[in-house]
Amino acid sequence: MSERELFIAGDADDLAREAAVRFLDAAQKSIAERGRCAVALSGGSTPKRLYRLLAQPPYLYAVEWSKVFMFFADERFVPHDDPDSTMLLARETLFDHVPLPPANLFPMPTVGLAPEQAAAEYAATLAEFFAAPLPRFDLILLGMGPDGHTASLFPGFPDYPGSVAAVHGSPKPPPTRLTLTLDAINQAERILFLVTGADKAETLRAVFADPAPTADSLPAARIKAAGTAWLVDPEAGSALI
Ligand SMILES: O=C(O)[C@H](O)[C@@H](O)[C@H](O)[C@H](O)COP(=O)(O)O
Repeated sequence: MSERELFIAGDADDLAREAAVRFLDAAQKSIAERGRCAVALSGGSTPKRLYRLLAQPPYLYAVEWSKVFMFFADERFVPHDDPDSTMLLARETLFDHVPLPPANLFPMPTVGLAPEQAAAEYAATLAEFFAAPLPRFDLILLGMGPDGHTASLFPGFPDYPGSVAAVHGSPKPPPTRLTLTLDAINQAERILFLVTGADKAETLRAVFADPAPTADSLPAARIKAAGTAWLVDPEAGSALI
């Protein structure tokens, strides 16, 4: 397990600024190397500040949005106009405010098909885009719940095969979700965890105290892509200082 990189921000705004700088760096490097930057976004409350910041100068003008391709690390299995939808959250805070070509946006399908079919369809979309069975995202943005979940990979749930899974009975509502699998996430070039809130301090301590994660480890502890950085606010990082 490579050392986990930890950045303890001054506050939530400082965290969002650091994440935006790293987003820009990842985009510029992957566009220079591969001509494109494939990003997978997470939902929840923490990343909203980052998404809003990316839609403002200087990031708005510094990112080559025509070469950015937006995917999702997970999605709630609700219509894209449902208040719980991560696609709605990302559209309102980011996509509607940046010149991202519509063809560069790959929402997870959530209506008109069963969750398992939707997972298979998104897996096929990823396989076509990456020309490989598992996606190699240039950047994945992840959060972490107080229980140590990340994306929609929850403690006590099975390890899923393939690249995308349907999750039923999520302890975090809504109950049905789609998620990238652990194997898919761990292929990423870079992963940025954005974690805020005192209710995650003990879990974060447990993650950083787990140098050799096993199948019994917390899902967030099992994210081991080489370029993984944890950006946390002082409250979430209070047990690590
Ligand atoms: O769909 C979701 O809810 C997210 O993908 C989820 O994994 C989130 O990242 C964590 O629950 C942290 O959420 P907060 O950042 O809101 O604490």
